[in-house]
Amino acid sequence: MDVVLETKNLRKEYGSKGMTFIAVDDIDLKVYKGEFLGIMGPSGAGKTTLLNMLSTIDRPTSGEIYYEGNSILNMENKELSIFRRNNIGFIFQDFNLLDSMSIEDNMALPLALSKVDIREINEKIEDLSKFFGLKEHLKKYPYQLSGGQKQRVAAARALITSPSIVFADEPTGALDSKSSQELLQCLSQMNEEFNTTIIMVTHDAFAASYTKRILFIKDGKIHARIDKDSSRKEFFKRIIDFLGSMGGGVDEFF
Ligand SMILES: Nc1ncnc2c1ncn2[C@@H]1O[C@H](COP(=O)(O)OP(=O)(O)OP(=O)(O)O)[C@@H](O)[C@H]1O
Repeated sequence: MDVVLETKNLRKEYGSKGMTFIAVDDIDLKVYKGEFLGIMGPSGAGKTTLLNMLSTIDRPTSGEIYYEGNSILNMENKELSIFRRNNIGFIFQDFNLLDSMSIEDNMALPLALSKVDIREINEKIEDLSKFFGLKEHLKKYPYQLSGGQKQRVAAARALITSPSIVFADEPTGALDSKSSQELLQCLSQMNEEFNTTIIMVTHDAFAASYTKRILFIKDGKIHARIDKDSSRKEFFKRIIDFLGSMGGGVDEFF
């Protein structure tokens, strides 16, 4: 399998000399093309810090990050933002849609910024709005949509550049259970049909059961991993059992 993303001794420290706090502690990680990887762990474990470094939002204190074998940490800020725009998609807990723009303009934004031809943009909007069940909402504005619909717009926007990886930080955190389930099914389908690599941070064992592999982070380190090897229901049960078997119990993860 092709490795899309690799880290070596990835480390993030906060604070200054004498008073440093290690949020991510020398993590070595390989993510393969077409993976749907979940990241779980107690509050403060370093999940978001790790995700922000992997997605190039934040720079590590030390270590390396390679995308398809190329180090990204030597890139200048401008080069890095072009790289980010072309290769990475984001889905955030609070959707991050622009309220003053229609749904179709929100979806088109990453391509419009890259000055892509309008016909190509329209074709992509057509395909993605069909995939995410958003066709009848394209002319509306974010305030006219439910949370679940808004998050599907955010997912469509994340996919519009055909990125090599989509990062999702607690994408179901603000959704009710029905909308969560719909979004997770979309993410899962997007992973299966387009072979999109997805890395998702979640506290929720149900959401995590839609992934194919879970890394458990504790105190800035990879504490354990579980691979999905049977049905989603079975995987869900194993996740719950694992959380229960860890010191502190399941509650520590919520
Ligand atoms: N900018 C910062 N300055 C100082 N400390 C920080 C900063 N950002 C995060 N931290 C600390 O680093 C640790 C890891 O934070 P992080 O947000 O990555 O955890 P998390 O696992 O995502 O937690 P949660 O599940 O609560 O979102 C925490 O102890 C946090 O207080």
